[in-house]
Amino acid sequence: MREIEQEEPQEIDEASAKLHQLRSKATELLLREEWKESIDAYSHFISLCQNQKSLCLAHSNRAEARFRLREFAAALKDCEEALKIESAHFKTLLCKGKILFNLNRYGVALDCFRVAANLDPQASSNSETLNDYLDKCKKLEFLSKTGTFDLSDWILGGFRGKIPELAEYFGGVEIKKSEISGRGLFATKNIDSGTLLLVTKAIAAERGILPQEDLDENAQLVMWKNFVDKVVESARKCSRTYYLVCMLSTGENENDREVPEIDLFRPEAEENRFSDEDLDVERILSILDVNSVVEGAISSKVLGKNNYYHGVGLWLLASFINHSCEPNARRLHVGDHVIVHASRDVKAGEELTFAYFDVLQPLSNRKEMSKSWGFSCHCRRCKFEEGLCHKQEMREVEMVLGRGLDMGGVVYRLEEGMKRWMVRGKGKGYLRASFWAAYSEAFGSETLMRRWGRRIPGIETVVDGLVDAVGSDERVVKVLVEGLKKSGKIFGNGMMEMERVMKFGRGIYGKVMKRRALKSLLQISTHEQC
Ligand SMILES: C[S@@+](CC[C@H](N)C(=O)[O-])C[C@H]1O[C@@H](n2cnc3c(N)ncnc32)[C@H](O)[C@@H]1O
Repeated sequence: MREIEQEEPQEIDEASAKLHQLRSKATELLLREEWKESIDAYSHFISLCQNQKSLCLAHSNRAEARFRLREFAAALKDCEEALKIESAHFKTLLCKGKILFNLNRYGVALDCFRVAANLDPQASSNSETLNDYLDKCKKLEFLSKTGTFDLSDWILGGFRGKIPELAEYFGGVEIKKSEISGRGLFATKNIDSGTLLLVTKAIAAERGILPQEDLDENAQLVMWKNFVDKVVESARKCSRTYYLVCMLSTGENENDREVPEIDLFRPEAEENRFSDEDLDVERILSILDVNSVVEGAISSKVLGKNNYYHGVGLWLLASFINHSCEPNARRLHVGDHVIVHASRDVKAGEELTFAYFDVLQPLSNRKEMSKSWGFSCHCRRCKFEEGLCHKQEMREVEMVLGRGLDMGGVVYRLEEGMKRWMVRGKGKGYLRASFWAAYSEAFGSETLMRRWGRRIPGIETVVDGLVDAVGSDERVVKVLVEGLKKSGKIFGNGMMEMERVMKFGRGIYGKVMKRRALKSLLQISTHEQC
């Protein structure tokens, strides 16, 4: 048997001096916040060190440096190593809690902070960081379970001050095969208009204020490039992120794609469910082409952002939401979060859909817009309108609309046409949405209303049917509010009307619980009785 080689005492001294030197250097680099260099030095130290206590501290410190570089997966591994050696290591527990908190895994983060606080109540009561994290974690964990936040105060404060705190939240939704295309998000229960469906945080987002003169291709390209870099960087650092990004559509062979379980997208999903794969940047680029969302889109304008504001981001679960020209959901962007709510009542099992582009447009315009998005729309409304668009009368209505003359006449012709074509129920809402420009102008003009008012349906009938078909829209509801104001119905005895307007308002703005805030968004003065 080979004898175990013994080190000479002098060698031991030299080795321990070298280790001591390495550790001091790593610590110094850590204190100087030179994270990358400190990680290298600790790695070197860890590869040589045999002393368990020193190893625990080295892993803990390397975790901290990795955390600062947002290399969360690697930082977590370091924490695990340190905790294997000393399960009650205060600093490591704090670091692990911070990492989990940043990964939006509030429940497990809270466990770490609680254990740390119990270990050394004296130290923790002096640790502002720990107490802050404990408080925030409790609040965010509650939010992620209940979705009980309210944007009202922020709105009433004129969008100044701190953005309301949000946590990832999944309402009654699941991913299933869609009849529209590939996979889609579906309601698992009946949902009222305005109900919160989803809150998710961006994998990456890039924003900028681009005044009109800067809105050239260059400025947009720079923004896009920065955004792509951020996504690639996140995917590189975290196999979970890359794995989930790869679940998204590239716009090709969508119907053959796997239908992932929704639980995979929950922040608390087990890490070992995500296999390591080599990064394919080309693939990420085609995924971003199809799934990245421009924040300046229709529904994001409402929250006090100025006209020069532009943003682009990638939100994983929200990327499963298909477009429909009869959408039933809307999104708002608050900070890095996207908030999705129902824009009309939704039945259990119904697919949840957004408008990727303005759907208050005739079929021909919508076809153009969907073409520019790279697909041809397969929604029910498009199929329905395809069946009517060959009718000569329908073409005439479109022609008059295009000339921009006599909008009351356009509405009248369309309404008469619908009677002859036997269009009923949602069909009426679809067509009224297609020719909304004419309705809006007619209802807004006293001259046109004098001429056509008796021959066309009232504004309330039109808006009710339209919202039922294509969801709430601020332009539509504002015309309704103006109409109700003119007719005096929003004052005095108009309780029913006000309730209806409030319901439509919730369909537009979602989690705005205070009536005063909703009214201010709808520009209804609070002096008007409700
Ligand atoms: C953000 S993804 C939506 C989720 C996608 N269906 C999936 O399986 O991952 C956008 C892509 O879905 C498809 N899509 C979305 N809405 C559609 C619609 N109304 N008609 C046809 N294809 C649609 C298009 O291929 C589009 O590029």
